[in-house]
Amino acid sequence: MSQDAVIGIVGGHGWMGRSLGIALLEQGIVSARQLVVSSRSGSGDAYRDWPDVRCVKDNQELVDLTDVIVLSVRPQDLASVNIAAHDKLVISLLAMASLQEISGQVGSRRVVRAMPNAAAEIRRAYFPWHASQQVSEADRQLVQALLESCGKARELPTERDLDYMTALSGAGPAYPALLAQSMLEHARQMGIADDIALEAVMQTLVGGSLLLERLGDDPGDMVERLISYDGTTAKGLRTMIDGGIEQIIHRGLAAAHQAASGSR
Ligand SMILES: NC(=O)C1=CN([C@@H]2O[C@H](COP(=O)(O)OP(=O)(O)OC[C@H]3O[C@@H](n4cnc5c(N)ncnc54)[C@H](O)[C@@H]3O)[C@@H](O)[C@H]2O)C=CC1
Ligand SMILES: O=C(O)[C@@H]1CCC=N1
Repeated sequence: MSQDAVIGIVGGHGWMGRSLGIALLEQGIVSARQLVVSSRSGSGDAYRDWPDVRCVKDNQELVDLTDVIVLSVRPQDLASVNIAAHDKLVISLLAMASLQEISGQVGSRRVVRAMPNAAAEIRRAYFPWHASQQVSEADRQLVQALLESCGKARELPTERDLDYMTALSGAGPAYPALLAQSMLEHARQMGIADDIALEAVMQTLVGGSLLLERLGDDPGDMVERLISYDGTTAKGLRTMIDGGIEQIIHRGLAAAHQAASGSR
């Protein structure tokens, strides 16, 4: 779907900002003339294939040139953004910063909080979002279309849900990365050559995830199916379960959730 709005991305050369900007361009959701990006750190070369993308250093200039402003700076840099958005639609990708804080910082009541994850870079993100009451139905359709460029987008009914998703899906790609790191370390300790260990771990985690997706609704089915052999997998899984892996995962998610929610 192409659309008419001019989109500005504050922090558009960073990881999430450029993932969104490039996804929008590659899918023709915006033309190069409809994209403005700002960065403190200069222009970089992320948009070299689209010379008509406008790169600015002044965030207020970006606001004045655009209809929709995406904030994609780190939370600790929010105060430095320093813009008056005059009730333009603002989409914040920031973890931890509430609708109220964003609204106060940018001078708009039309605010959406959206939570990408690292897989936005390959357009496989889960991208939930939640909007303030002042966001219209037309705005909501536009937000959904913009975020879908990076994967699966989903409107959530409450801000509380979005805080939770920050921990679950926002941080989520880090969890299989931790599992991969741990499996790799064990394989190396067992004397498997580095390149073969890496190949085995990658193929297994990616292949296993794709299978899980194919099998559908209940990951527990795959666990049960493999445990039912009562062989090597059952031995490994039971040892992990008895050792408290579920509690450890829940504690990690709870800690990330608490960090995402702040004092809310
Ligand atoms: N990286 C991730 O996996 C995820 C990140 N997020 C959120 O996305 C936001 C952006 O994260 P990343 O892209 O990973 O960070 P990043 O550090 O890669 O990008 C941030 C960019 O903002 C620029 N910037 C900082 N202050 C600025 C200012 N005042 N004006 C203009 N540009 C400014 C920086 O120069 C940098 O290019 C964060 O708030 C984070 O909480 C959310 C979910 C996942
Ligand atoms: O770690 C963070 O705070 C951000 C939000 C989720 C992923 N990155």
